[in-house]
Amino acid sequence: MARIHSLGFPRIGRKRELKFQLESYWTGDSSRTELLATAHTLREQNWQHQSGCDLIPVGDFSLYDHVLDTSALLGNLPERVDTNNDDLDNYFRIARGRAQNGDCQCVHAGEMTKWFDTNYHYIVPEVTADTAFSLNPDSLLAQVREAQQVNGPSHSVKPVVLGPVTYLWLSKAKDGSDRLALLERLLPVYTELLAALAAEGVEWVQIDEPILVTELDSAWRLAFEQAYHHLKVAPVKLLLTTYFGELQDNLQLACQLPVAGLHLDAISAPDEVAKLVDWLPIHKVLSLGVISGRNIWKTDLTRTLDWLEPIAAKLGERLWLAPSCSLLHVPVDLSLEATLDAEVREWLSFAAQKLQELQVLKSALNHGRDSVTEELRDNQRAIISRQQSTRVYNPAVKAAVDGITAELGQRQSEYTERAAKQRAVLQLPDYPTTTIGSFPQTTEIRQARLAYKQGTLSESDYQSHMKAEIQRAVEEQEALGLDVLVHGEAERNDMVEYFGEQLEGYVFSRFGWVQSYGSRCVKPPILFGDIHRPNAMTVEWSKFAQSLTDKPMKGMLTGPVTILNWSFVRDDQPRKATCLQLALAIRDEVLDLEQAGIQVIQIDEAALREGLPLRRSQWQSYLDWAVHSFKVCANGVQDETQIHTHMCYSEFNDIMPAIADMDADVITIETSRSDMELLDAFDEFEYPNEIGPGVYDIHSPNIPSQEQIVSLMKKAEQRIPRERLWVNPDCGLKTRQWEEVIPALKNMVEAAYSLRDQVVSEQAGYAQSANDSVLDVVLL
Ligand SMILES: Nc1nc2c(c(=O)[nH]1)N[C@@H](CNc1ccc(C(=O)N[C@@H](CCC(=O)N[C@@H](CCC(=O)N[C@@H](CCC(=O)O)C(=O)O)C(=O)O)C(=O)O)cc1)CN2
Ligand code: MET
Ligand SMILES: [Zn+2]
Repeated sequence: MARIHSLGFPRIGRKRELKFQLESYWTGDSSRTELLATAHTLREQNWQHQSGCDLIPVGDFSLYDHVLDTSALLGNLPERVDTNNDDLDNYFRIARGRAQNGDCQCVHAGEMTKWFDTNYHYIVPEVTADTAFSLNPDSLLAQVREAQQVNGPSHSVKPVVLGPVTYLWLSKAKDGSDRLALLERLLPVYTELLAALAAEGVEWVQIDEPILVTELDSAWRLAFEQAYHHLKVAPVKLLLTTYFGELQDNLQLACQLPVAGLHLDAISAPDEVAKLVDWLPIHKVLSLGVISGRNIWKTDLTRTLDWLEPIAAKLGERLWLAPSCSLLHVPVDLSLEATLDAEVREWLSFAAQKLQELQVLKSALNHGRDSVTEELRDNQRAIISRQQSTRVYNPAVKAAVDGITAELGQRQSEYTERAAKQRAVLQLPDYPTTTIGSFPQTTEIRQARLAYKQGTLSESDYQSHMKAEIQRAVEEQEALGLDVLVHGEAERNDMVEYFGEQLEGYVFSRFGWVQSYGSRCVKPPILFGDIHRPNAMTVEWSKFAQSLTDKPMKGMLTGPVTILNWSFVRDDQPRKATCLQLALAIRDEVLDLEQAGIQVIQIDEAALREGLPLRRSQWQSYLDWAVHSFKVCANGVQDETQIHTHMCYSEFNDIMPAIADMDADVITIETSRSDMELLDAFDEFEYPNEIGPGVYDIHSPNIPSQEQIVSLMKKAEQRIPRERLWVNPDCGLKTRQWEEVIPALKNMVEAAYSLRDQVVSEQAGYAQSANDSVLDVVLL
C-alpha cells in the first residue's frame, strides 16, 4: 500500500493573511498575540488542506523564512542581535534589520539570497570558526504538539528540518574560515533535536538535503557520510529529502547513507527513478515526488499511473508518493480564481489541488483505477483539452522564431563607435546619475489600482492618478538634479506580471501569490501559449514622462530571460523556445520606444544570473540561449540609442564572457554591500562597456551619506576607469518610502557633484603643472 505525504505547504495563506498580519505587527498596528493567533490559524488551515496525507509536515511553517528558523533552532543567530532577550524581536532584527514598530535599535539584517533556482529568498546563516551551536527546540516542539492535537492520532506528524550538511553549505563564514569544520560541533545538536522529537512520539523526520542535486567535491560528500553515520543512532526514522534536480554522481551516495528513506524529485529526475528502484537497499522507503511543486499545471494522472503501477507492484509498502518539493513555490488554492480564464483554469492545479491529485494517485494504486474512475476521466479531459487547444499555438509566432538570425542580435557598430555617438546626443556629465526604475509603490498607488481592478475607479481616473504619480517622480528627480530620469513604474503591479498581463499567451490569477521573501510576494503570470504582443505596452507612459522633462527619460522594460524565469511557464516546449518568443515581443517594444523618441532604454535582466542551472555543467547551454534572447530583444536599435541593462545579483565572476557578450551600453548592478569588491570580476575581465555599480543599498532603510557614496565610487575607480562609471542605487526603490528615498538620492547626486569637482580640479592641476613645465623650459 503506497502512502502519501507532503514536503511542505505555502505559509502566506490563501489571501496573504500572514503578509498583512506581519506588516501590521511591524508597524505596531497589531499585537504579538494577534500575530501568533494568525500563525496558528494558518497552520491549522494548512493541515486541513493536507489532511488526505498519511504524514503531515510540521516545521514547514515560518513567520519569515525557514532557513532563519533553522538558525534560531540551532542557536545560531548572529551575536549582534543580543540587545535584549526577546526571541521574536531578535528574529525579526536579523530578518529585517530592525524589530517591531520601527524600533530604532537597528542592527544590520542578515544577507538575503535566492533559494536554489527559485524566486524564494532566504536569510544566509552566519558562522565563524568560533561558532558554537546550542539547541533551541521550544518553538518546533510546540508546533509538533499543536499538530498532534489538531490532527489527532490518525495522522502521523512528520517534522521537516533542514539537514546539517545543506545548512552549512548555505552558510557564509564571516571570517573566511572553513564552514565544514563546524560539522563536528553541529551534529550533536541535531542528535539532541532528533531525540527531543522522538520523545514527542515522532516516528519519521524529513531531513532536507537539496544540495545533493548539485556538484559536490569530495569534502562535502564525505561530510554526508560523517553526518548520517553520526545521526543513525537517533531514535527516529529519517527521510533524506532531495529536490530541484537529478542526483547524478551523488546517487550512489544518497542510496547508501544510513537513513530509513530517500525522497527523489521524480519530475526533475525521471530517469533516476528506475535506478533507485533497483539500487535502494530493501529496508528503505522510496518517496517519489511525482507532482510538480514548481509549476501550476495539472499532472497527467493516467500517464503517471502507467509508469507508477509496476513500481508500486515491486515496492509495495516501501513506496511513498509526494509532490516533487515543498509546495512553497506555488500558489495556495485555485478554487479562489473565479475570474481566471475558464478554459485555462481547467488545466491548472495550485497547492491544494496538487494534494488532491496525490490522493487520486494513492487510491488508484491501492484500490485500483476503478476506485477513481471519475477523477481520472476529468483529469484526462483537461490534459487533452490543453494539448489540443488552438489557443496554445500561433503559427505566425513559430515562423518568426524560426526566422531569427544571428544578425538580429548584433548592434550596428562596436561599443566605442556607439558610445561616441551617444555622448554627442545625450550630452551627459562625468559620473552621470540615474536610478534603476521604480519609485515607492505607496499604499495610495496600490489602493487606486485595486479600485480600478475592482471596477470602482474608472480607467481614465486611474490613468490620471498614475500620471500624477509619474509627474511627481519626474519633478522630484529634476529637483534632485539627476541626469537620466525614470518614470517611476507607478502603473506597474510588478515588473513581470505587468508585461504578462499585456501579452497574448498569458493568463493571470487574482490570488495566485507566492512568497518571494518575508512578507513580500509575487503573483507570477501564467504563460500557457505562444507569445504575441498585440499592442505597445509602455510607449504611452514613457512618452508622457518624456514630455515632462528635457532630460533623457529611460524607457523601462523587463527582459525575456527575467520574464521567463519569474513566470509560470509551459512545460510542453523547451524554455529556450519560450524565451525567444518573449524576446521577439520585447524587441518590438524596444523599437517602438525608440521610434517614439526615447533615447535610453533599460532592459532589466534581474533573473539572468539567478536562472543559472544548479549544475555548472549545464551553465553554458543556458547562457548561450539566454544571452542570445537578450541580444535579439535589445540590439535592433540605432547606434545613438543607449541600451542599459540591470541585474541585482552581481556575482558575475564565472559568467563574465556572457555578460560582456550581451553588449549593453551600460549595466547597472548591485554592489554597495560588497564594498565594490564585486567589480573585481569586471576589472579582471577588462569589461569594455559602461557600468553603474550600486552605491545605495535599497534593502535597508538606512540613508547613505555623501561621504560613503564618494568613498564607494573611489573604490569603483580603482577597478573601472571613471569615464565608464555611472552613479546609481543598487536596485529599484519600490519597497522604500519617499522620506527615505529623497535624502538618499540627494546625497547620491551631491556625491556625483563632488566627484566631478575633483575631476575639474585634478585637470586644472594638470594644466597648471603642464604650464609650469612650459615656463621652466622658457626660463632655461
Ligand atoms: N516578480 C518579481 N520577482 C522578484 C522581484 C520583483 O520585483 N518581481 N524582485 C526581487 C525581490 N523580490 C520582491 C518580490 C516582491 C516585492 C513586492 O514588493 N511585492 C509586493 C506586491 C507587488 C504587487 O504585485 N502589487 C500589486 C498588488 C498590491 C496589493 O497587495 N494590493 C492590495 C490592496 C492594496 C493595499 O492595501 O496595499 C490587495 O490586492 O489586496 C499592485 O501593486 O497592484 C508585496 O508583496 O507587497 C518586492 C521584491 C526578486 N524577485
Ligand atoms: N526596474 C526595476 C525596478 O526598479 C528593476 C528591479 S530588479 C528586481 O524596480
Ligand atoms: Zn534589481
